[in-house]
Amino acid sequence: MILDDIVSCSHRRVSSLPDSFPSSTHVPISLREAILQARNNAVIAELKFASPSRGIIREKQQPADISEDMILGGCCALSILTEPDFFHGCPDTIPAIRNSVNVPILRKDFIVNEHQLDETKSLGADAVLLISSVLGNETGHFVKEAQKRGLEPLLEVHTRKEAKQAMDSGAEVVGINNRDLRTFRTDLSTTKNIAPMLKDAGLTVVSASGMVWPCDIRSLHRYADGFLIGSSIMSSNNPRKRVEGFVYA
Ligand SMILES: O=C(O)c1ccccc1NCC(=O)[C@H](O)[C@H](O)COP(=O)(O)O
Repeated sequence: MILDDIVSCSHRRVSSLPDSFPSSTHVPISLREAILQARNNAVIAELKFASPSRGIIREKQQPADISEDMILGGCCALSILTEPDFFHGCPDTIPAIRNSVNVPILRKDFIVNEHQLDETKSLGADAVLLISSVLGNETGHFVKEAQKRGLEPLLEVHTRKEAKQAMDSGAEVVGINNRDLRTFRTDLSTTKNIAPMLKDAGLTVVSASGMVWPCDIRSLHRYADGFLIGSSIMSSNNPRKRVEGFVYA
């Protein structure tokens, strides 16, 4: 099972992290506010060079170039996949672009240990992904630990059961992953099925994964406040135009 391999690698990497991290001087920018204040569709554009489901998506290039394109296209936030072994990401990408962008940065990785939260804060991220199916019963604890460090958690769920737990976790932004992380199958109706209960609870909802064309966003307008999109943007010859297409869908 690839997800188990990814999680095992994450546990191994934790053991090679330094004992402490330099503190960041970055003043946090709220992901939730950026989503809710977006004038058009709130698109979170993801830097994602490879994935288990697609292999190589785009040859590696300077992250500053592609993130600038994404911002010119109108995204309200950036998601940076930092996992190296399966997604060809790198934590250093965050400090490399931090000072040249004025939108919130979400660190996307497989967080399994609180020490990774210290690392995330030190890198200059504003928000951090926490995955309900990875953290299980510890999800609420990790939400609080992220908040203690001044990191906004984006809590990812895929089932109604996980969504129920998310409602009690203290997280304000919940991502519904349309991709089943075990089978890689994507289905946009996952958002349609789960979003209403989260919205009724007053949470900010982000639909994530599997959106390929602007019509996909249009079909989810009434369900989600924000849309997290990686592969479609990263595989495009013109990422700026592709982001624009989603923002104005
Ligand atoms: O993308 C994968 O293949 C994947 C496999 C196993 C665990 C996580 C995976 N993706 C992480 C994500 O959440 C997506 O990168 C993100 O939602 C964007 O999805 P997409 O727009 O479909 O690239």
